[in-house]
Amino acid sequence: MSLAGKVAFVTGAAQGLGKAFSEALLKKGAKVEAFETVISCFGGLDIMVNNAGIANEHNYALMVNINLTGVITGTNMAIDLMNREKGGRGGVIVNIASTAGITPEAYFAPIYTGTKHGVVGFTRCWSMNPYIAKMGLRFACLCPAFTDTQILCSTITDYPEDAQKIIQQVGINKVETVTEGFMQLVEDNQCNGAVMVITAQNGIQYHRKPHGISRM
Ligand SMILES: NC(=O)C1=CN([C@@H]2O[C@H](COP(=O)(O)OP(=O)(O)OC[C@H]3O[C@@H](n4cnc5c(N)ncnc54)[C@H](O)[C@@H]3O)[C@@H](O)[C@H]2O)C=CC1
Ligand SMILES: CC/C=C\C[C@H](O)[C@H](O)/C=C/C=C/C=C\C=C\C(=O)C/C=C\CCC(=O)O
Repeated sequence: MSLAGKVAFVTGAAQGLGKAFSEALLKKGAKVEAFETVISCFGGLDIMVNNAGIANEHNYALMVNINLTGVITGTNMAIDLMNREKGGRGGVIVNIASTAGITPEAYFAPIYTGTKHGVVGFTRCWSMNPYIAKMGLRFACLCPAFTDTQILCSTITDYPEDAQKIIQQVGINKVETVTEGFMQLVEDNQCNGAVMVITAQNGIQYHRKPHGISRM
């Protein structure tokens, strides 16, 4: 996908990964906008990034609301705006999960892990829907491991021994590497259903789809 003139919306873009994703999209000529203005100012939406997330095992209702319900709500709103059959222009929806959405290594954070598994399953399920081709939509999921942003600092503060033990084994991603992977998902029109895993040890990789009936 050429990004020149495309309209993007990134949730949680004030800092961290969301900010880096927005800057990378802007650099390639996309317009990154607030939801209220995407239709009135730009006539539509091409790229939706459900990025906002928190790590707070103590307030699990809030975390489920932001990490999972927020992604579902953002996806539903984006589908309505982007659906070609309803006057939209089609496009891509990228949901930000985590390696915690694939494997349960962050054992001290079962609820966070549950929300991110939900994001991976939700995104994969949409990507398997045979009707999305007519809607002009594709779906992808980004699963970084520990990355150098505020959410990681607060995790280390909350779980100093447990988090440090795992981080010492697996390392910390750079925001730039995660942004590079994110841009691949946005720009590669062939990658519907991609679940990209990014780790400090192995860099950018794709997670295989679990076995099932193959439709796509
Ligand atoms: N940094 C890391 O180690 C990893 C982060 N992630 C995920 O990446 C996403 C971005 O996180 P980071 O940039 O790393 O952390 P961050 O803490 O720097 O940024 C989180 C962003 O989400 C926003 N946010 C939180 N609650 C919100 C709400 N109710 N409404 C709107 N925005 C809200 C914050 O304002 C902030 O801009 C999250 O979904 C996180 O779970 C995934 C894997 C690794
Ligand atoms: C944990 C909850 C709090 C905050 C957010 C986190 O920073 C982030 O979302 C959580 C990431 C959790 C990562 C857990 C494990 C990471 C594992 C690896 O990086 C493993 C890398 C390579 C494995 C080598 C191999 O077996 O092939």
